[in-house]
Amino acid sequence: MDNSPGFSPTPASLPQDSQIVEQPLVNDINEFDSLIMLRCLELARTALGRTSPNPLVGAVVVQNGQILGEGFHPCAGEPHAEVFALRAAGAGARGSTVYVNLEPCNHYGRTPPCSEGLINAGVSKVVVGMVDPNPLVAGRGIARLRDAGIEVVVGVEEAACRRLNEGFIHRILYQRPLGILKYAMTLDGKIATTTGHSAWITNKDARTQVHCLRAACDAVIVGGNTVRKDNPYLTSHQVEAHNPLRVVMSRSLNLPEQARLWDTQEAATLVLTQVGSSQTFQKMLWEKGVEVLEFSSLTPETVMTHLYERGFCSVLWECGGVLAANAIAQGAVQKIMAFIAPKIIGGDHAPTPVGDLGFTNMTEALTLERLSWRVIGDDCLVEGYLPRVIN
Ligand SMILES: Nc1nc(O)c(N)c(N[C@@H]2O[C@H](COP(=O)(O)O)[C@@H](O)[C@H]2O)n1
Ligand SMILES: [Zn+2]
Repeated sequence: MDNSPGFSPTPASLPQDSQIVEQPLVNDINEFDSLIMLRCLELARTALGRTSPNPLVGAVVVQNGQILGEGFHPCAGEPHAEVFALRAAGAGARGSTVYVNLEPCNHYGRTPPCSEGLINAGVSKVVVGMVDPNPLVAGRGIARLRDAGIEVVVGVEEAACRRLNEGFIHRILYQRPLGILKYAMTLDGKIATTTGHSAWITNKDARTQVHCLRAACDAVIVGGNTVRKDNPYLTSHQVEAHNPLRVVMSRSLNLPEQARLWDTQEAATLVLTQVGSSQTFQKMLWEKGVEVLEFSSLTPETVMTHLYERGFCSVLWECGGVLAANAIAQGAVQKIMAFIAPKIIGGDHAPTPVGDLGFTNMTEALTLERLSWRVIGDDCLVEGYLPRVIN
């Protein structure tokens, strides 16, 4: 069962490049629009994890039910999806309908406005998934197209479009990356035994899902305790091309000299520490290719500010309970992804996913919103968003 809003159905019946869409595939024009918009999202996902601070965008040019051109935005600084799709369609773009999951831009950023490109190409209609929340765009792209006499339809598969770019939207609205707290726990709420042993709580398929999640995020954060206890890789294990920046928060730098995270061949590592921590250890890390930054105040909030300034849209917290509680309390977490295994391990002192939040009364509980769940083999993934009251 999959009722998760985070996963759009794979459109198995989607038209391939330059393939005529047979009429029986669609009941009406809206269903056709949905089908092509889902194709835009699929194209957009090609660049998963690589577009920040820009969004994931795909575009499709259609003429008489035939796909003439497709494109996606590969990374910031490169042309936008619409440009690639128009290029692929060539002269056939005149009189066509262009589908795009995000409103075409209308400003000179790193690239020129797509609204002008669409007008110059002579397209007749543009179907847009969602309005761009970027204040530089925010409806101006749609208005520019309409002023030029182009028909514009807005909001096709809007929920799926918003889900795909939830990190970009959060970044634009709150000037911070979206914080996602992910943990794996047993049915009795433990993330390790009393000795700290945790390999493995969930099954292989659930762990593969975590690797996919890492590939979609810009950074993954752990604390020093996780490095000492688990010696993690924190990579996407090649499920996708992208690896997140691996971030370690450690005030003391009481960390092992040998750790998988210090091997930066496959993925980069950033260690964030407090001013005054061991210069010798910092030097050793730099020599291994690990970037080290000193903060006068190392907190989840200052770290998220730094990662925003680096251009990040989404950050995955894969830390232990103490750091997770601090991150929640400081508004550095908006989304929870809890993998739950049907296992009981007990233990009065076995660690739990979220440490002390200072709550004494059930009325203080943080009740997740927009809740969804799905079963992965024997395990279950529960996803939801923290109430905005603390964010
Ligand atoms: N509609 C659309 N398609 C794309 O492919 C895009 N990358 C965007 N991005 C919007 O434009 C801003 C970035 O502009 P530059 O790449 O710097 O020129 C980005 O913030 C989005 O608002 N839109
Ligand atoms: Zn653009």
